[in-house]
Amino acid sequence: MAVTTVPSRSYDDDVLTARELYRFYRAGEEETLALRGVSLTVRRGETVAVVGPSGAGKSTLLACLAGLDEPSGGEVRVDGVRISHRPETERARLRARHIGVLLQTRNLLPHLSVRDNIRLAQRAVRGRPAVAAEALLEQVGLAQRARSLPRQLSGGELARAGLAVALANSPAVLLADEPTGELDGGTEQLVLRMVRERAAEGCAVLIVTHSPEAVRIADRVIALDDGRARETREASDVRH
Ligand SMILES: Nc1ncnc2c1ncn2[C@@H]1O[C@H](COP(=O)(O)OP(=O)(O)OP(=O)(O)O)[C@@H](O)[C@H]1O
Repeated sequence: MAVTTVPSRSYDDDVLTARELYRFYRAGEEETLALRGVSLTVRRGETVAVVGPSGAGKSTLLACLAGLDEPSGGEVRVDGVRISHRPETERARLRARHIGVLLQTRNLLPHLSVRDNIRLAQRAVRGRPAVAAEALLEQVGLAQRARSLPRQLSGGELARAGLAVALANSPAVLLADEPTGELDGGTEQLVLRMVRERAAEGCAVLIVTHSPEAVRIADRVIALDDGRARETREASDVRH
């Protein structure tokens, strides 16, 4: 008897998973439920854009996914390993090993050159051959600026240097908050092209963005509104 097998997606492909995330803030009398049960998955090689109006909970979500913040409820897993509900030092260790983070505030230490910022990020992960800092800087078009301090760089150069640091440890997951926010068209294209290249190499990418260009390159779009997530593809759903 012939047996037909239906190829099924392996759960190993689910590199980043969030299950029922809640984040409750209390500031004095003020209470905010910034995330209200957000579940999502980003698979190997996939680029997901998260969109939504101001205050929707996008940065809170990204911080919880990156282990920079702790959700009040729910769970985050990266490469099968739970990153939420752990001491901060353990979250930092897991983040350095598995996740590249590109934040609006940029991820560079001001007193270190661009090259030393990359090397510092690489020192946090042992036992993995590191890509040469010079090669990373070449990829983002900053080979000539290796010795520059962050304050000596333009906004576009800073964004590219931040990306080189985020990619320093060849992460399984790349999380970016408005990576193309204030960039000119050329730099935006370069950043998005690099993001696509990483996804093509198997990286799971999640971008919080208002940029139509970034939404266009995404495989899936998740609309966040008042702390709730919903999958969408409709341009009209993508409120800014
Ligand atoms: N540390 C905090 N303490 C108290 N409330 C907070 C804190 N951080 C965020 N919030 C609140 O949580 C909600 C979600 O904020 P968040 O920054 O995640 O939104 P956002 O979608 O990223 O907005 P924007 O697009 O304006 O950056 C907002 O109501 C915000 O005021």
